[in-house]
Amino acid sequence: MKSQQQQFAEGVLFTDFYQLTMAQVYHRMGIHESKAQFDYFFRSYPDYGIHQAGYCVNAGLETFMDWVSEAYFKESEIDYLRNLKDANGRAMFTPEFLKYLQGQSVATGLTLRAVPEGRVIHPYVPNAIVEGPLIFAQLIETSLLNHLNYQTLIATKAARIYESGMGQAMLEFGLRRAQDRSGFAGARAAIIGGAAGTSNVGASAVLGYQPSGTHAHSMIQAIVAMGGTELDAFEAYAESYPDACILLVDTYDTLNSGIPNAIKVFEKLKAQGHKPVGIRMDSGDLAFLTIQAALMLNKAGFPDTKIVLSNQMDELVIWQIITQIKEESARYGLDADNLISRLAYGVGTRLITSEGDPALDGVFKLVAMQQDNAWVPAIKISENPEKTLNPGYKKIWRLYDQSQKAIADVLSLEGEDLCHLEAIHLHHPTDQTKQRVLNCAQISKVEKLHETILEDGKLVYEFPTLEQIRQTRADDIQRLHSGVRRLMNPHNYHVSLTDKLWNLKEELIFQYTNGTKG
Ligand SMILES: Nc1ncnc2c1ncn2[C@@H]1O[C@H](COP(=O)(O)OP(=O)(O)OP(=O)(O)O)[C@@H](O)[C@H]1O
Ligand SMILES: O=P(O)(O)OC[C@H]1O[C@H](OP(=O)(O)OP(=O)(O)O)[C@H](O)[C@@H]1O
Ligand SMILES: O=C(O)c1cccnc1
Repeated sequence: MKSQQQQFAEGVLFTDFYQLTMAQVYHRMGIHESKAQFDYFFRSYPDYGIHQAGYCVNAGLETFMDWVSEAYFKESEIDYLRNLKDANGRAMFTPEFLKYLQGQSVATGLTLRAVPEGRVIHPYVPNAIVEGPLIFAQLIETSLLNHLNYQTLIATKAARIYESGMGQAMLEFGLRRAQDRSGFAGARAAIIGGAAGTSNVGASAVLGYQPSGTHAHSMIQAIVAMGGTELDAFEAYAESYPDACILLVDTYDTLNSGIPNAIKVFEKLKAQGHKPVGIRMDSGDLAFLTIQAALMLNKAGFPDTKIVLSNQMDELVIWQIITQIKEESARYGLDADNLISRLAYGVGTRLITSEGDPALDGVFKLVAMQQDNAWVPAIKISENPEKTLNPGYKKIWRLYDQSQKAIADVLSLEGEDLCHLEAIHLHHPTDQTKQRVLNCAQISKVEKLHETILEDGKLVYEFPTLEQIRQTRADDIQRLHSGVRRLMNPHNYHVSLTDKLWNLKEELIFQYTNGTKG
């Protein structure tokens, strides 16, 4: 059972106050059940300074839907709202409005179409489209943005870090440095993005993963302080976990004490018929130390043990370490590829906090209202053309070239079917001078990106398992051109509007800027 505080913090009140005050205005005007349509999209890839992402990995949908399924206005929440007063002591919310809300789910009447988790996504492409009663579409905004922005941000960072490790295991170690309770969502998103597991035990339990980990310096320090030695500490750990033994070798002196002691313990384990898993190094020049560790482990007859690296890792540090290993291995008679395949990475702070860019700029914008059973496109115009909305009821497509790589995401009007066109005329979303025509011969596949998740308030989607989501992510990244996929200065992936959508947008901009509307 949730405590009252937990219920308030995580239930239907997990929102911004203005959603509720606007909801009351809609109710008062009698337009609260008018049908509205909102797009969720982000405007720019996370920018980590000199290395901006070239794609994002979508995540957070199932967690958001978990919230939706429990978010309804219970007695206690209605009581809380009833007691809110303005500066003059006047109730903020009327009894009529609260009576309307009482017992209602935020999903009432809503239809949600969204890009599945794990899929690669790009700026300006509506990742989710919410359609239904204005009041409820508005009320879910904050929670949707909170869940999808954060998890997409972390899944994206995780994908980059995993990619930089060239397929070797990357473990999420960030709970201690996560922003308070974001640790669970961060661990989930990291796994979607490529982490093989997490040290976060609660998240592992919920997600059905084996928790991952080694041990801390404190275990050795404690045993040494009580009169033992580093070797005693290693032996005690190995006796407890003979088949899951990874020893942290950098507490005192990695090369002269940690690794020699680990080897002694590994020899004992081997003699007992066990297979030691490896060592972890958490300080120093990790490329140099990896080579030295491999030389020592190989010589002692442990050429397969893993070498786990940690300490403020991110995609650039991993890339740099691998580059150095590639350059230096031959000099020591080591095969660089073999050595790289022995590595694993424990990544904490810079993954769970998305170091370099702390938030995805995802937004939730009204794009259409229904009048007399027809959708009327809505637009918001900005002096900055990139902030002018793509109006109306839309469909979202991805085009693939003859090498099966994704070449463009396309926003069309709802009635358009891109599968059966001879040629597709594409417009840059804001720059009139940038247009191109793709003909059938250039396109191997046209794919719709949205699945229907909610229909008239009912869940109609079967959520994939995390393993399936991870496979989706791997397949989608594989289908990116390497220029889009690279860590630094990636190619700009094309997001385009069809002719019809472009014309509608132009027409609306004309009407609103010439005063015939608005
Ligand atoms: N060969 C390498 N190339 C690039 N970066 C590296 C290499 N080896 C380690 N690093 C990274 O450099 C940073 C080193 O930071 P720092 O000097 O604080 O670590 P340290 O030497 O281990 O210190 P401490 O003992 O305080 O942990 C870390 O982010 C680490 O991951
Ligand atoms: O560097 P991060 O990417 O955040 O990875 C997690 C870090 O957390 C631990 O250090 P900490 O000093 O917290 O504990 P320890 O005493 O176990 O080293 C661990 O040893 C890593 O260095
Ligand atoms: O298990 C580990 O090695 C671990 C877990 C959390 C943080 N740092 C390391």
